[in-house]
Amino acid sequence: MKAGVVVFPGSNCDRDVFDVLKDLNVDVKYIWHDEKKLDVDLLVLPGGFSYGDYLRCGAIARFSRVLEDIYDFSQKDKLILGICNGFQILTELKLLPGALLKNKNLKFVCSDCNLIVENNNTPFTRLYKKGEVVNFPIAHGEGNYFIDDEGLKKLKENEQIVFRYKVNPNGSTNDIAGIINQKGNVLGLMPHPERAFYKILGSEDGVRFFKSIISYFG
Ligand SMILES: NC(=O)CC[C@H](N)C(=O)O
Repeated sequence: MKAGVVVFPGSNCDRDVFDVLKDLNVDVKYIWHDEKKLDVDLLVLPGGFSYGDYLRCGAIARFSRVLEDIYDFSQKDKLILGICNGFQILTELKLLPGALLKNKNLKFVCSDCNLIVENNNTPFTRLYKKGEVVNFPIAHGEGNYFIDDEGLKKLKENEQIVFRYKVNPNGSTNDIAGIINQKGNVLGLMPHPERAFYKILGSEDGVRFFKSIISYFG
């Protein structure tokens, strides 16, 4: 399995996720936002403040050169993972439904966070138990996931809700913290599994997230 971590101007979790994949012996490289070659199996859109969060988080990154062929890529047997700012970019691209609004309290929230694994039947969560509570940190200003009633119905019917907050930190509809597309290969989540990887960080619950992906590719 080959992985690529996209680096946008303003990404700040690119190294964290790169290191985690490297530590798991994954063949991983950085992909600069201006490159176009997506010759990887797993494409990671990392957290951060791409293009300074101008306009809306992810609204400018969505037009970057590296993402020009992203729709074709998403149709293949490949995985796309958007963490935090990456999730925002995936909704801007409409690869995932809904939108990320400003947090309900209009403040940047930065804390530990308990999440419920709602769906373990995905390439990203297959090593968790359904209903298990895991701890990943959150750090965002625009993590308030919004989707209309019809969209929410579809998410539920298709089992696209992958993570829910135990205690809602930002006003997200239905406590949603992470969703997957209908095809089951594009996942976006606001919490950071890559920051729950080493004991010294206070949680190692993110290890199985990345090991799930590796095991998916066999
Ligand atoms: N950690 C992140 O990726 C933050 C995302 C975005 N800049 C926000 O504040 O919502």
